Amino acid sequence: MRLDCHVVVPERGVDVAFTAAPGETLALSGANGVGKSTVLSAVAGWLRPEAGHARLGERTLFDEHAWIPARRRNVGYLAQDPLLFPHLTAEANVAFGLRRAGVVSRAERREVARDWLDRLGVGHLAGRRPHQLSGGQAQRTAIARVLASGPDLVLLDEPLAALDAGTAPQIRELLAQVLAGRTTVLVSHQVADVEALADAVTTIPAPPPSA
Ligand SMILES: Nc1ncnc2c1ncn2[C@@H]1O[C@H](COP(=O)(O)OP(=O)(O)OP(=O)(O)O)[C@@H](O)[C@H]1O
Repeated sequence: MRLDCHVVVPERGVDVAFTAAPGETLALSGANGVGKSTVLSAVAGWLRPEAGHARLGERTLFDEHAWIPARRRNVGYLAQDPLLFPHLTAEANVAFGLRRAGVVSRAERREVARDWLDRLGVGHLAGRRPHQLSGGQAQRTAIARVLASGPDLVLLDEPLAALDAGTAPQIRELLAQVLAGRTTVLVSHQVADVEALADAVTTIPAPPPSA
């Protein structure tokens, strides 16, 4: 689905517009503080901008009149520090969003969650709670959670930044596979991520220095 958005958050100095073509992975680049994370959280529905709009395919996620809450956007958002529910197992964390995505049967939710954990290479850890996972394993679980519900749009904020040099290339390769054909907006300072994952790059310019 095509994403067309304009996010205006004056108190953060953010006024950013861009479009992502259907199925494309668009990398948002720009210096620290220009508003990349702010844009993702607005499109995800975590932060309400003062003005602007976001349209995903035929749907309006927000504009000057409308505000669809995050849980009804069908947008998968991996925040910069994704939080897994500490009291739930990896499998239950991934299954959690599936009920809202309309998967009624509990058995089916478990199966889908297990399948995504397998795809991300952590199926054998499905019964562990987050504190029993390494950083890389938790990140794979968080990625599985984002993708399992079949989002119309995927938003990834520095998905590999917390991973060590040995783990990051593996997960980067996995992401390249699972993101193929899904409309995605990626924020990453890593050139390797952008080169491996992005079809296009939009650079957010730094705001002019204030007087
Ligand atoms: N929770 C917040 N409350 C108020 N201002 C914030 C908040 N988060 C970020 N900002 C400010 O909003 C502006 C945009 O920040 P944002 O995190 O979106 O930038 P970014 O491009 O993602 O930066 P980075 O590359 O460092 O992650 C910055 O000036 C920042 O200081």
